[in-house]
Amino acid sequence: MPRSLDRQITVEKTPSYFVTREAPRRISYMSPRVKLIVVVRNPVTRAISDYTQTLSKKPDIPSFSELAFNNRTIGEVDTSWNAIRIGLYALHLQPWLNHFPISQMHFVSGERLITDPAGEMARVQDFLGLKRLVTDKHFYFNKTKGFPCLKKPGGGGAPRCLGKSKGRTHVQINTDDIEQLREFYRPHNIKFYETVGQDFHWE
Ligand SMILES: Nc1ncnc2c1ncn2[C@@H]1O[C@H](COP(=O)(O)OS(=O)(=O)O)[C@@H](OP(=O)(O)O)[C@H]1O
Repeated sequence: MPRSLDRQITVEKTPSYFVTREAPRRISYMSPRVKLIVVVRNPVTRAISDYTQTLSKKPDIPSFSELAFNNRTIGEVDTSWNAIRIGLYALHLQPWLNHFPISQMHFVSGERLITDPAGEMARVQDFLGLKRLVTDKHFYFNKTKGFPCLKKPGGGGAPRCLGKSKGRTHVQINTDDIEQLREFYRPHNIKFYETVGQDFHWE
């Protein structure tokens, strides 16, 4: 990590930290006071997005259903498949809580990041102890992309939008499979809401 000067903060992001076993211990060793931000979204949508991304690189993989279920008839979900396992947020959170108080962690809603980016960014800035400099003035909704884009400060220059690989059309999954996965994640989601003290409404 680069050093921060006084009045600066250094931010680093790696999606896999949250689900990497040794990450909490190693990060707390580096700095026990570090603030941690995790972006989470409905684990069912997350799994479908994950599968869609893999499929775009490896078109020959088995179907979503084949990978998601050990036994689809009885709704037995394959928790060893990463796309499913990553969405077990309560499980991944536990090792972090052995090293950091929950007050040092902040959870961003991936859904609200799209529908209310300024509100979500306000919470992030408050958590980091920053003045609310990024506000609704800095975002506009790009209908074609289906995402907000960031306007350059002062209004000059092209806005910054997410790249082409974001917002891929998700693979169509049958409604029974989605319902089975919703059922499967429900108790895990509830445990997660209770632990972080925030309801993400992923029902
Ligand atoms: N800033 C921001 N706001 C809202 N949503 C976002 C953002 N950045 C990434 N995404 C969505 O997260 C999904 C995975 O994106 P990535 O490809 O960046 O993830 S990863 O780097 O592979 O971990 C992928 O979701 P889907 O598009 O639904 O598949 C991205 O669109």
